[in-house]
Amino acid sequence: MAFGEFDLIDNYFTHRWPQRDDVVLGVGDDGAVLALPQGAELVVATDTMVSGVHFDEQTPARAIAHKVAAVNLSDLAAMGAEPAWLSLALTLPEADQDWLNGFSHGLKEICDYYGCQLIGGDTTKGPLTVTVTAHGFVPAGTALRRDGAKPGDWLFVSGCIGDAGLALAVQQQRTTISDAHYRRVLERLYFPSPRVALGQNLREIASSAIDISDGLVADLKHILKASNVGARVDVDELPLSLAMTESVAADAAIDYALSSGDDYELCFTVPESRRGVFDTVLAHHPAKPICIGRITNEANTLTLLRNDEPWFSQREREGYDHFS
Ligand SMILES: Nc1ncnc2c1ncn2[C@@H]1O[C@H](COP(=O)(O)OP(=O)(O)O)[C@@H](O)[C@H]1O
Ligand SMILES: Cc1ncc(C[n+]2csc(CCOP(=O)(O)OP(=O)(O)O)c2C)c(N)n1
Ligand SMILES: [Mg+2]
Repeated sequence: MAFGEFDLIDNYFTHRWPQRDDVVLGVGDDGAVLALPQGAELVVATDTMVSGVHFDEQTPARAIAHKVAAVNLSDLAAMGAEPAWLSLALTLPEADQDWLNGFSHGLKEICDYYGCQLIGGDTTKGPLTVTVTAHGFVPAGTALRRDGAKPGDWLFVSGCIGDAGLALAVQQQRTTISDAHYRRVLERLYFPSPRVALGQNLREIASSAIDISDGLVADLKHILKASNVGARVDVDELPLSLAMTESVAADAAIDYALSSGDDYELCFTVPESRRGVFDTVLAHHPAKPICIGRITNEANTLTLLRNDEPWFSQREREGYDHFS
């Protein structure tokens, strides 16, 4: 029996999502109709994943779904927003029902976890490409931004970085590590955890925030440029997993942490005046952000230090850039 575009939407993307009261009209009409809470501002983020660029052919459909939702929820987290709705643009080479089962299950799992509803999208035939737009709320005026860092602010990352890059290096046969460590880092490449709760807790505490998708150096530089400040980072303080430290030499581990990307931890700044509140909030929080340095007044200047001496990365590339 022929299985067409509208069967596909009905079977996989219409009924199985959490139903939110603020969705007046969801999947099925020309547009979704949504009710914003009073006093809230809407935060919207879009990210695309392309086969061969963001994931390879071995990547399970469930992981692709998880990751495309997670990277968008990570952008909402970096804005301090509470996630509410997702839309999905799906371009598929064929309507493979096994793939669609895996994909829609992966999407449902993450939507259930974060209480998000799929509210619409688009389905087309072509090279495998998945795009999600995430919508969330913040109380008006409280969104975290890239442009608020000030000299003297403390610089934090929310958790271990570099693991996803190490997994990719193993997958691409650039290095080898033990099976047990590979399983752990592959989980971080395939199923990143967006720091959604932490992001909301940082509203009215952090002076700036960004999520780390392209690599710490590349993404921190966006904060420095937007805020017209510099930063000093002590590379010995970078949080590294056991899988990382037991698998590669110390300098290589630092390079993964600085520039490999795909981590989806938050990088943020906290003014001295908010440090006490921050420590109190963190005492009750499962995430344990690590202080890696401080913001300076040297505009657009990132200084990497090891034992108080300048430290230069062995890698030429600073972070992921699609066109260089
Ligand atoms: N094609 C585009 N049209 C309009 N805005 C874009 C486009 N591509 C990226 N942007 C915007 O440029 C900014 C930086 O994008 P990006 O580096 O992808 O951010 P992120 O790492 O948070 O996904 C964002 O505000 C994004 O919305
Ligand atoms: C097959 C494969 N090649 C390379 C990578 C590494 N990679 C691809 S895109 C990317 C950076 C994040 O993607 P981007 O589209 O720049 O996300 P954004 O910054 O917009 O959130 C990284 C580290 C990967 N995950 N899989
Ligand atoms: Mg983007």
